[in-house]
Amino acid sequence: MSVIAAFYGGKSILITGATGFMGKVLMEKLLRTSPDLKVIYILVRPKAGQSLQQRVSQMMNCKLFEKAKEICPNIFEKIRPIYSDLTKPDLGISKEDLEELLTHTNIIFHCAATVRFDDPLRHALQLNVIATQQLLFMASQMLKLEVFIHFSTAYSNCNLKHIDEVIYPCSVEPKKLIDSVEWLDDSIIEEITPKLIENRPNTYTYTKALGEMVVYQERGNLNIAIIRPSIVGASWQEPFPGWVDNLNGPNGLIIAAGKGFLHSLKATPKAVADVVPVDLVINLTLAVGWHTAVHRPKSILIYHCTSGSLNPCLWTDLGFQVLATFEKAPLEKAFRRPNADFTTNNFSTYLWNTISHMAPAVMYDFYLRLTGRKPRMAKLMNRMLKTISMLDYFINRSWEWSSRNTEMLMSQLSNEDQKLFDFDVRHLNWLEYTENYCLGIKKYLLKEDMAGIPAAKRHLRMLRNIHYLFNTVLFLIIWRFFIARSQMARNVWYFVVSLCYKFLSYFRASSTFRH
Ligand SMILES: CCCCCCCCCCCCCCCCCCCCCC(=O)SCCNC(=O)CCNC(=O)[C@H](O)C(C)(C)COP(=O)(O)OP(=O)(O)OC[C@H]1O[C@@H](n2cnc3c(N)ncnc32)[C@H](O)[C@@H]1OP(=O)(O)O
Ligand SMILES: NC(=O)C1=CN([C@@H]2O[C@H](COP(=O)(O)OP(=O)(O)OC[C@H]3O[C@@H](n4cnc5c(N)ncnc54)[C@H](OP(=O)(O)O)[C@@H]3O)[C@@H](O)[C@H]2O)C=CC1
Repeated sequence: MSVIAAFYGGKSILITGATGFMGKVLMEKLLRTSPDLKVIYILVRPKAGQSLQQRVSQMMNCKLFEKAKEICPNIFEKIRPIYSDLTKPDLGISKEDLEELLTHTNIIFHCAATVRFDDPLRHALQLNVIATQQLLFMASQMLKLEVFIHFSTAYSNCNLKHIDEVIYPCSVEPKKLIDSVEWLDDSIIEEITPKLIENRPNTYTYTKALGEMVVYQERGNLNIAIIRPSIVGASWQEPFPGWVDNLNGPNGLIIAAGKGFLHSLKATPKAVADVVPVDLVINLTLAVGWHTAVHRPKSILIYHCTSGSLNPCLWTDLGFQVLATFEKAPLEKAFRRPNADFTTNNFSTYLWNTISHMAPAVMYDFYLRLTGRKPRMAKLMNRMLKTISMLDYFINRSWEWSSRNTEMLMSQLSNEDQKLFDFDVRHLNWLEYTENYCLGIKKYLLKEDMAGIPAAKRHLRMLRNIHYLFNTVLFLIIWRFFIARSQMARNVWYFVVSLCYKFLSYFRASSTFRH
């Protein structure tokens, strides 16, 4: 029997951010490995016109929960949605719901956050710092709370090259910043943001660092641990390979590559693509929850969940495996054949962005206008280039993260738990994982049927022929232009034509001779 799975049996668990990518996988793993848990409280907000119940039932009916429903038939009874909005006082939770949470909650997993890179500081502070503060205050009043697990990111201190499993203080006290932001207007906040974030690329990583400081400062007697995953990708093994449900991290660019939008990407080819599968992160998380509750370490332990030091995969390897997979299993309705390469300097990046991204988009939009359709390609390309500019910081750098605590924890697991809650990234086969990642994006994110692969391949062959035809016509037009204007070009042209003629006549003569 798994010690970790048994630990979660009978427990009342609160998950914030349960409707998110990682929150869903956490919920699924808990329901599948500890079906005898008492209840999972999930904080949910109405979104896109859907009520709480509609969102939860839509979420529970997605493919991710199929296995869990087989093991835990009364799965819906185990889930207790609670209305919440992290931007509201007391997280928007009603008094009755709050009373229930304060009375029963044993374990908190705090996943909720804004993960956008371009959020204004005020909004990112609200979600990643103030909401965390409020949850900590709530936790301090809980009668049966055993452990509080906080999700940060391995990039919270990305302004450092080597990052230890410790909390690094930020230059500004979170409380002072929160008070100031209350009365500063948006334009001033926007102006001071670059100075505040201390060489970090965005407000996301900065507010995650501030969130860690708040967790430390307001820990009180709480039993807390912090998880710092790097770039969380599709599932590796559980509940099945390749599950992913958002455009964050590499996902958007992998789609852009598969659809033929992305033809060049500035990257440090030997830079490490520090991706970790979502199920591996969740296995670590559940192991940390168990270990922290049972062993109650004297101080807050930080657990890095990264791959670069133990089983590195380079951006070039990842990129070319992505292309190889889409060669075998192409995405449907591709704009061009997937074909991309890395650039390593700003000039070639600018050149290739112009030649292979913007120029084809402008020409295609021109064709759309000619055929009476609304142009959209240039807009899509600009959005992709904006996303790339946001991710550029992470693709062109490498970091070293220590993993002492994570390795210590691994040694504390029984053999059975090391299998059931495997977070040893050394077991990961990158080629197989990347292939499943791309197939997962095709099946679960883009909802494309694998039966459509032959048609998608035919579409790519058609695109290839159009590409060859276009290049031939372009060459002839340019060549014709030169021949009309240059004696040298004419001489070369006549020489080539006469050479071809001689070759053909010799070829015809030799074939006649043979007869
Ligand atoms: C050479 C070979 C190459 C071959 C193949 C190469 C493949 C391999 C290479 C891979 C290298 C990658 C490196 C990863 C590094 C990640 C570092 C993570 C750091 C740590 C991770 C964390 O600790 S935490 C997760 C990180 N946090 C995000 O990763 C959110 C980012 N993101 C945003 O911060 C906002 O997205 C941002 C961008 C502002 C736009 O913001 P924006 O306002 O312009 O756009 P919106 O987001 O509003 O989206 C408006 C519409 O664009 C659609 N869309 C949104 N994102 C899209 C996207 N990426 N690709 C396409 N489409 C996207 C969306 O579906 C909407 O579509 P619609 O309008 O129809 O609804
Ligand atoms: N994905 C990654 O690569 C990494 C993620 N992390 C961390 O892991 C955690 C989860 O990330 P991930 O699952 O990818 O993020 P998602 O964006 O997928 O999920 C974010 C969650 O937070 C909730 N949320 C956001 N804003 C609000 C709000 N105003 N009120 C209520 N709920 C809100 C979302 O709810 P809703 O569905 O209603 O929007 C969603 O459930 C985050 O703390 C992130 O920093 C760390 C490292 C890497």
